[in-house]
Order: sequence, then C-alpha cells, then structure tokens
Amino acid sequence: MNHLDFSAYSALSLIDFPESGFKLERWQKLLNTLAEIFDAPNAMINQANTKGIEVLVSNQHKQNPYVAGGVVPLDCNIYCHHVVQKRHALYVQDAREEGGWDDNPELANDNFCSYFGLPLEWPDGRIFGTLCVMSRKASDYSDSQRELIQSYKEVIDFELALLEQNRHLKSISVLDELTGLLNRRGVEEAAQQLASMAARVSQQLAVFYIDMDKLKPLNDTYGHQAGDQAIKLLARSLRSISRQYDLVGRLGGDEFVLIAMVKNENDSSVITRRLHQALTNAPLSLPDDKQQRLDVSIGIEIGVPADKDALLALIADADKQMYRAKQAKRSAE
Ligand SMILES: Nc1nc2c(ncn2[C@@H]2O[C@H](COP(=O)(O)OP(=O)(O)OP(=O)(O)O)[C@@H](O)[C@H]2O)c(=O)[nH]1
Repeated sequence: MNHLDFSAYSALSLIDFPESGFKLERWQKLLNTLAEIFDAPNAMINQANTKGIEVLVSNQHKQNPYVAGGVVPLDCNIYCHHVVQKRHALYVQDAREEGGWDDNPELANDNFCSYFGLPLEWPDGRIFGTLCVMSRKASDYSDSQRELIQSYKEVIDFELALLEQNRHLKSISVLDELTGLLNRRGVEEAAQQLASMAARVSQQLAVFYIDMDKLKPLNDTYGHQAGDQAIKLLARSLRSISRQYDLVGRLGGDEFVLIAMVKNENDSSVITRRLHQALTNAPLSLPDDKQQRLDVSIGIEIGVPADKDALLALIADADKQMYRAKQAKRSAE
C-alpha cells in the first residue's frame, strides 16, 4: 500500500483534548449496539491524527483486543488505513480469500478476516477517521446492515460538525462571561447551523424568549451581586432543561433565548412546564437567608426557518410575544 501522509490530517487526538467538552463515552453505547447487531467482536471509532490511526472508542466485548488509546503506526497495512486513504467505504468479506492482507496484524495476529468500515469526516470534508466493525468469521452483510452503519456514520459526522462549531464559537468570543452561555453574537453565529440542522431532520424549531421578572427591585433591595446570582440561576435552570442539540443563550441583561427542535406545540408546552418546575425546585438564596422563586415571562414562536435570517426573525417575533406576556402580567397585578 502507499503510505499515508498524515500531515493532511494533522488533527490533534480527541482523547488528548477532553477539555473540548466532547464526551467520547456517548459513542461507547453506539459501538456496543453496532457490534451486537453485526454479531462482531469489534466495533471502533478511530481517528487519523498526528500519532497514526488511534482507537478513540472501542466496543466492550471480551474478545475485542483493541482498546481506546491504541495507535497503529503509519506503515501498517490495517484495513482502516485504506478507508482513510481512499476516503470511501471498504468491505472485506474474507481477507483470507482476498489476498493482499497477509501483513495486516489484524488478520495475522488477531484473526480478523472480515472488515466493514466507513470514513468519518469533518464538516469541511477533511477526513477525521473511521467507523468500522471487524469479525473473525467471513461475513455477508445485508443491505440494511450496511445502511445502518451508514446512518451511524451520519450521526457521528453530525457530532463532529457540532464539535467544530463549538470550537469556532469559543474562538471568536461568543460566550457570555457571567453565565457561560452563548451571548447575542454567539446565538447569531449558531443560528445558521441550527436552522439547517432542523431542515435536515425535518423538525420545527421552537424559540423561547425568556425575560426575568423584577430583576430591578431585586438589584435595588439586595444589591447587584444578588441580581447576578439570579441571572446565573436562570442560566443554570435553562441549561438543566435543555437537550443536547438545543441552543441556550443570554441575549443581554435579563433576557435569554432557548431554541429547541420540537415535533409539535405540545413539546413546547412540556419545555415551558419544565422551566417553571426547575425554577420552583431551585429558588434563589438571598443575603438575608430568605429564598425567592424566580419568575419569568416567556414568548414562544414555532416555525421552520429556512436560514439564519428567518431564525433571527423568529427570535424577534418571540420577543414580541414575550413583551405581550409581560404586559398582560403587569396589568393583572
Ligand atoms: N445584577 C445585574 N443586573 C442586571 C444585569 N443586566 C441587566 N441588569 C438589570 O436588570 C434590569 C432589567 O430591566 P427590566 O427588565 O426593565 O427590569 P425588571 O425589574 O426585570 O422588569 P420586568 O421585566 O418588567 O419585571 C435593569 O435594572 C438592569 O440594570 C446584570 O448582569 N446583573
């Protein structure tokens, strides 16, 4: 085989950068299931990085000799090298029959004669690594098994896109200092990706525009620090009720946004209820040892924004709804 020039994939190992906040364990379950479905002792996600081809996550099976952190050097004729090099799927039904694999240690030392692997890619098309299953028996996978691996690949590629996006957002200072949430600029930056993601999976987006009630009197009575604590508490509550792909941001002052993919209006009422419940469960501790439940006014808009501008328009509409809700509350007081 031609040896690979890994300078092209000079990505640093994900294992060495846990501070990226990326949880490799999430992929563990996925691989365990994949190995089970394929009745294979091995399923792995590997990264082509400056070390070589590195096992990032491997399924948990007694007969799987490969564990996370293992690296295969560049001059080794393993199956994954071919996937990385050619950038397309490789299916070897029985390497013993096929020839060309005698010096592959996976076959020679560990008897893996069947391999099915797909390339994983960063959003800009650069190769990331591979997703593969290996077996010690010759195989004949069905079309639906192959399609299943393909859809697993798409999920992983999608997570890589999110990872890349997070890195990008961090690098251009889009986080709010007080809460660690996205600031207004961060929300705007993330809007495009979120809109296209929702379109891709054919889901509506629900935009919750959330404004804290009575922050001013809290500041006036207990001081600015107590107000800051209230803002942080609301941020934590929003985080606690949000799901992995939801977007949570602080647009400024006491105004926040939560954007979630929803199937219907009922989903959005569930989210509102969860927020109210979270605020009830975690009241604000005040300097005089009293506790106060935070109140919020919420405006909700649901839509299928085609792009960033449409999503920003949806946010503006949710802001108007919030304002109406606040007015209604004030006149009821
Ligand atoms: N402590 C603190 N206060 C802030 C911060 N950002 C904005 N505020 C204050 O929050 C208040 C927001 O204004 P309003 O939304 O009109 O005040 P409110 O009392 O919440 O009014 P309602 O929304 O009508 O209930 C202003 O008094 C700001 O000074 C912050 O980072 N920390």
